[in-house]
Amino acid sequence: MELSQQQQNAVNHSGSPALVVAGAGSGKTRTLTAKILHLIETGQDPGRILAITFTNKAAEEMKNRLYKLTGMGYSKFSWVRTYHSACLLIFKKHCHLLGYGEPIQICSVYQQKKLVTEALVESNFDKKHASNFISAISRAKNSGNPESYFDFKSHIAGIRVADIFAKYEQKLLEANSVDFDNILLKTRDILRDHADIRKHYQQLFTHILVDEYQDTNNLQDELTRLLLGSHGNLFCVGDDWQAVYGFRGSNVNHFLDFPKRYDNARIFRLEENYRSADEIVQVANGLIDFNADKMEKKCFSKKRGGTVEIHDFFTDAEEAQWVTARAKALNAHGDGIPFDKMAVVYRTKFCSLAFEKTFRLFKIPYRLMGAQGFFERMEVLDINSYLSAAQFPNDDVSFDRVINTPKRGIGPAMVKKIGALKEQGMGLQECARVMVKDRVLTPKVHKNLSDLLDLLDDIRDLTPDEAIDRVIDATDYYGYLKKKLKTEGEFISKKENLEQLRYAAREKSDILEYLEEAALIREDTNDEDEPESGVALLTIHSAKGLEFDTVFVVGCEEKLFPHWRSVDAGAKALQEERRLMYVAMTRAERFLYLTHASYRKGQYANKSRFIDQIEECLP
Ligand SMILES: Nc1ncnc2c1ncn2[C@@H]1O[C@H](COP(=O)(O)OP(=O)(O)OP(=O)(O)O)[C@@H](O)[C@H]1O
Repeated sequence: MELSQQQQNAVNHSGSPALVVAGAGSGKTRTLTAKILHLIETGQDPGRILAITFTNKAAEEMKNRLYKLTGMGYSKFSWVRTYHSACLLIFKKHCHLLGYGEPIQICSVYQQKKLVTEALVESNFDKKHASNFISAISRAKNSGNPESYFDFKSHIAGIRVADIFAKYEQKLLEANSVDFDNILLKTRDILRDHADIRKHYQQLFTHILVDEYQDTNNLQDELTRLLLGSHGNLFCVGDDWQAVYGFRGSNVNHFLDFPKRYDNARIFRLEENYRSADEIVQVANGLIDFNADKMEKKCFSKKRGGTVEIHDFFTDAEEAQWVTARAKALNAHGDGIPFDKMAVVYRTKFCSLAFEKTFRLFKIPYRLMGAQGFFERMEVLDINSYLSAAQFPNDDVSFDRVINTPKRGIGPAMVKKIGALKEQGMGLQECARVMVKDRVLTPKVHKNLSDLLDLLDDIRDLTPDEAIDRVIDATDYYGYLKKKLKTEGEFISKKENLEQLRYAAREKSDILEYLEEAALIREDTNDEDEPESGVALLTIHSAKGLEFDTVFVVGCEEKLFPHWRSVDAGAKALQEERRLMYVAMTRAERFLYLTHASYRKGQYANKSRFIDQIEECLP
């Protein structure tokens, strides 16, 4: 693999912690892959290299690249994983120490919402606050120390967060379930409190590599420290100029303070941008210079001929029309830039609508990316709930979902009646089984409930794809969808999703493994749902890591970008917004257009301060 001198220097380094401060488009992935390859070539066992990627998809891609380069099978790279996936592996092995049994269930977003809602309702509070509590609890866990987090954020809407947290945790424990954040938190507890286990992993991992290091949160940082042996072989790669997840608890200071936090730390810089033309790189550098907190690097590109233009419009509709016309002109009836290599990026999702409309009107193909996560879709949740209820008798959330989906005459009142049988440690499903056994139900309900329970028993030991087929057939799920949905188009799209689900499920041989992956994929919400072809419409967060020939950064207005919440939150949040603009700009290889409108969503808007700053940097 061909490497630049800067990349090679980083790869060759050994003997102390290293931080690779890498600019946009500077080949982080190539450097990380080369590093693993170098370690293997110098005699290291690949199975003892812990390489942390930001998404599951990135881990798969990394393994694929390594397979092609070394000829070694995927299984040799068993510790190329995300933090969550690596921690789950560790946690499952030692979970009995914290009172969990086998198998552990991973609580889905849907289940999480249900449990928090229940916790609120049981305490006589309004369930409308559930989302706020979910975010606060997640932030608390990712801080590494929920209790002290609650000292600082003690109440939401007058309700004590710690009380709802405690109730929610109790519910998780009763279901032998961990939510996404607990995978990290509980693994941290095990490693922190059990010296023998900690030592085992410190000896197992000869090297720890972390990608996208600028986006780690406190808990992930602590885990890294706990897993790192005295050898100090830590190799972190990232770009603090692209740190854009502070809003959900990432802490760029781990990156900025690396030299202070690790003895003998070495810093390497990758400054050549292989993606964008230098005209784009220099303007982006100029913008980031307005940020006070950053590591210095001098990014450049040897490519020339880039375009950076700013355009203003009266309304968002005019803006969309202009973008449409320019995209069409650049495409030149297919002889110019392919639509696939163009992207419209925006700060918030609602901005896509005007573009969807005009693209449709002018028959420009487009793809809306990063929409709803695949595993959060209604039909996928329905089917997965059957599989989950079959595996986890105490998973009330899943059983509650399937008991009357599709409709089988068991409404909420009946479910309540079934639930009234509950005694300590008993799940809703077990109550239903008791009722069927005791024959205390009307004949129709008795039959329908017995059929459901039989179905759950039937699928328990099937492979995931067989189980999905069986559920769809036995419940006439497609018939149900047809009746429920308004249009044939909606039906077809949901049916296609289930076909895709079934196809993906074939890769797993048992349901537990399948459900585990479905839960972990939640990390990759940005990667899902990338349909066919056409101009990409996506948020800047979803665009991170991607590249396009032509990029339109639209909606560059005060309060929209920077977002009003960040404007209110102060300087740190504003710096993150500026980094977001930096990410948006550096997605472009050749053409970069920044646009703003004076009138959007029925309101007057002022040009973004970032546009003024970018104008200052233009030649
Ligand atoms: N040494 C090199 N020589 C030529 N091309 C390179 C080299 N290193 C990387 N590249 C190419 O540069 C492009 C950008 O690389 P990559 O996507 O890994 O960048 P990145 O650092 O992850 O960028 P970003 O953080 O902006 O998403 C890729 O097309 C890659 O193949």
